[in-house]
Amino acid sequence: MTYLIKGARPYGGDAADILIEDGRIAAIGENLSAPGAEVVEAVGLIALPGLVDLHTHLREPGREDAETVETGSRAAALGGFTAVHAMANTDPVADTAGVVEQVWRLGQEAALVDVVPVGAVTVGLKGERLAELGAMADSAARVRVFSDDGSCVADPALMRRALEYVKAFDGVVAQHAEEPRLTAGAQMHEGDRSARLGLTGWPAAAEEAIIARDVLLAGHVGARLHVCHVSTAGSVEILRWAKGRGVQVTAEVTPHHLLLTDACAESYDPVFKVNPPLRTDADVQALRAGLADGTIDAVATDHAPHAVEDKESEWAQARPGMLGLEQALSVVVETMVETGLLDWQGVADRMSARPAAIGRLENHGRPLAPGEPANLLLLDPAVRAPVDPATLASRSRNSPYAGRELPGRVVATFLRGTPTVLDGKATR
Ligand SMILES: NC(=O)N[C@@H](CC(=O)O)C(=O)O
Ligand SMILES: [Zn+2]
Ligand SMILES: [Zn+2]
Repeated sequence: MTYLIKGARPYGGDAADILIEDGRIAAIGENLSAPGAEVVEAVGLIALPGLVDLHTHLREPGREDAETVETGSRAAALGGFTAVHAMANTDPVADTAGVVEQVWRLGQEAALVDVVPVGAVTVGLKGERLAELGAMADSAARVRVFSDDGSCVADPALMRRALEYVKAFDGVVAQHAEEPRLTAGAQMHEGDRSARLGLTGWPAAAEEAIIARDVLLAGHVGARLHVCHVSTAGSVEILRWAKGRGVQVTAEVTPHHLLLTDACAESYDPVFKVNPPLRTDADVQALRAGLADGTIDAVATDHAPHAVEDKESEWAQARPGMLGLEQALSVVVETMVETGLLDWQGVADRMSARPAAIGRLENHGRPLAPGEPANLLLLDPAVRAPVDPATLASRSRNSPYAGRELPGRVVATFLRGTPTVLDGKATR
């Protein structure tokens, strides 16, 4: 199929037409014509490279009642993503070549985004012995990102060995930075509010201590470290220091940590319960600044669907985690673009190019240019609408943005030249 996108603004710049042929961008320019091409009217829409998520929970295998590879892929496409990394904390855990290949195949069958499996670092996420990292890297899924996300690789000797091991195939260990001995029973950010609300706190130091330890280890062994869902101002400082020393460390921040604070916990609504917890306004400002100056490399959703019975209970009983894929770009527009902290090139860098580079995805995160794979999205920046969880494509409903007005709407997404979203609706 040939598509001619008329009048879009690549990276928010001057209007241009984009011709898509044979899965690639064939031309970008004024007044392009292509007889027989399907025309997509895009006047006023911003064209960006397809987004890449380093951190998605798809829940298959094991909790298909909360999300499947297909429903999560649809949510991702609707959010403008063309590739997502599927976290390993499934049941069974993605700690063997067999499981990662299964997830990878399910993603190919759904054909809405490229689903890139993350492999577990340790067997069963137990933090005791290394999983078959090499076999997962060599599998059809070609795993490059390894993470025990949900749990921290807390044992420093094991973490060191994992870092050494993944060097052999240019892999990266993505750490869920949480010193478990400092977070026993933790429910929210530790501070004045947790004391007042009577909820056990998760101190910032529990995150920062692991990041400090791990950047030292990564520097020592010369391996690549990625830090998941950075949430505190102190973490940004440590990352800045480590990068200044030449450590190969990258980091991500979630949309919710860019927008929401621990004030949300005042409602006792467990939709706001998440790991790491929502932090203070000062942390939010530091995260935005860190993302703007590149200390934080990427936005990653940590899309964490949960079934109603796991979420709609007392705060202490509820599972941590919130949906993210469908609103990620809107939250970044609100917190980073409308505040003047990032321009559209910056959004493309933090949500597409850099996450693709961290995951070593060769055909994603590429610029909008002739000859490149046609992975792109069209965004209407003028729309402002309240989020209605009932309309989400995710199988779960735990959106922290319910009822909140957010800017921007993804109108179309193309994966290798095939539309996965048109007129704001999934094509399959
Ligand atoms: N973020 C969360 O609160 N939960 C995630 C796990 C994780 O990202 O740590 C989940 O799998 O539900
Ligand atoms: Zn995590
Ligand atoms: Zn996660």
